[in-house]
Amino acid sequence: MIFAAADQVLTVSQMVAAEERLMTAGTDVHELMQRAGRGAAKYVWRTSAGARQGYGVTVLCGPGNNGGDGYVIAEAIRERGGTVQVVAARDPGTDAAKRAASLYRGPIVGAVHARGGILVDCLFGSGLNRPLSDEFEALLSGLAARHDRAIAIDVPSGIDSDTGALLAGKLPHYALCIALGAWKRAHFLMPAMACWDLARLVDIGAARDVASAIAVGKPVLSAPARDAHKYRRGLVVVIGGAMPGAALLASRAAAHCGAGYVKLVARDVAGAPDWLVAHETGDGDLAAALADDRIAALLVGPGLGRDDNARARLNAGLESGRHLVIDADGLMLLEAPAHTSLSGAILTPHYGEMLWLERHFGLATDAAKPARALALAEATGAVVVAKGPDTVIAGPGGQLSFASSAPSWLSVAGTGDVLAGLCAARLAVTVDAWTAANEAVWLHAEAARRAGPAFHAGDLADAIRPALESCL
Ligand SMILES: NC(=O)C1=CN([C@@H]2O[C@H](COP(=O)(O)OP(=O)(O)OC[C@H]3O[C@@H](n4cnc5c(N)ncnc54)[C@H](O)[C@@H]3O)[C@@H](O)[C@H]2O)[C@@H](O)CC1
Ligand SMILES: Nc1ncnc2c1ncn2[C@@H]1O[C@H](COP(=O)(O)OP(=O)(O)O)[C@@H](O)[C@H]1O
Ligand SMILES: [K+]
Repeated sequence: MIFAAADQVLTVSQMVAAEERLMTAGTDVHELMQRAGRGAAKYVWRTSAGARQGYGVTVLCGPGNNGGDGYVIAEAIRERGGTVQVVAARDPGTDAAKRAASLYRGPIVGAVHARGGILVDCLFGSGLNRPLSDEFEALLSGLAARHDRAIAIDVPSGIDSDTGALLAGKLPHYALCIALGAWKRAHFLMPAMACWDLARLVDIGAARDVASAIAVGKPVLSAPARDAHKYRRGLVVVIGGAMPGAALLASRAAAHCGAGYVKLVARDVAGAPDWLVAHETGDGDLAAALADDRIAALLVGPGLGRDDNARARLNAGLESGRHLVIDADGLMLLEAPAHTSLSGAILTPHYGEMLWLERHFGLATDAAKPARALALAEATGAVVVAKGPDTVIAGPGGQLSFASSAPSWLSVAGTGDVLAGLCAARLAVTVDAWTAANEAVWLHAEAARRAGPAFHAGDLADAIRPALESCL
């Protein structure tokens, strides 16, 4: 997959390496800080209409290079004629921060006197490596309370940039978080990503790191080929089970997402809509139904149940040798060592299913979400879509991608079934689990954006079509 530097999601050590490469190529740290700070200042300036009427910007500067960025931002706002002041939590400690501070020609005030429109938080950035002291936490929250809005530079001060974990008891809420140089993992992970409303990226010229994770990007899709027919476009078979509604919903999503043919094989197909080809199958004749060579992808799990019949239907799917999407109840029936070679499959666990799978595959549950998703992908051989407000996609070869924040209206029953149907349709079309999972996650979030507030899962399935249209 080809991706641009702006799509990369870096760990702190990858960011440091990227900065070192820029410096080796001749850009010194002072220049990088100027690019970062001045880029961020543009966003601060736009956000701070009040600063131009004397209701100013306060920049809280810490001792490291994040604090250095703060002096650059403050000076850029001052040069534009804005009202700005700096609160120095500590004296600048790095050479670059000292130089940036020496170039700032505006006022430095004590924290108790600082109040105004915008607080720019440059206390700590990606260098924060231990919990914030009570003193710093009180300083930050006191200042935030005396300003209308807060903006975080790079990351809020009190966030672990690699894991998104909080390193403070309580953090202010930020209107904006401005990532510098590249996205960090915390920009896509809970609880960090709940700390701000909007996130923006400032480019400082960091090149693409091929080993890095990526942000899930908008897919580029095309209409079916001139000579397309329904089988060539992809036949998706959805294996139904005890609860027909979930499998129907997944089928509807698959039908709206580019598959040429969606077939539901279930024990009770009465009530299937007329656009759906439904076949009544007991456990005995399921294997025969799955022997059709034209099947491009199979979905098993939504509404499957967890009894012996469900297990038999899952096993028929597994034994068919087809490209598989396993969701919901299907995941709850997986176990090691029987299911450790699911190469080419997509697993779509939510938080509870993830925990269950980890227990059954003997995996640790105390790491950050990306590491957990990677471990499950490695243990099963499948692509893992670890769902939630911070969806992470991991591949068995170590591939990792992070979904941008999706509408929280998705937290309603049945949206997981819709995602499973999307995965199956994209798998049938692309025949590549990694590509399919990424496309499906993007389309799911876009459908949610288009569905507006308070949708139900059926509305979401219907919003897939306009979401897909936007990618043509
Ligand atoms: N290195 C570069 O080339 C660039 C770095 N940039 C900025 O630099 C930031 C990273 O700078 P630094 O690595 O200096 O890190 P920070 O500015 O985040 O601060 C780290 C400093 O604080 C100390 N520290 C860590 N946790 C602490 C705690 N809980 N209490 C008290 N002190 C603590 C560390 O020992 C270190 O001295 C980025 O977030 C970004 O804002 C940008 O200017 C772009 C260029
Ligand atoms: N707060 C949230 N913000 C964004 N997306 C969410 C949120 N809560 C859930 N989702 C998404 O909604 C879907 C819910 O799936 P799942 O939990 O399997 O639901 P169900 O089993 O009811 O279909 C997942 O794709 C998940 O990522
Ligand atoms: K910060």
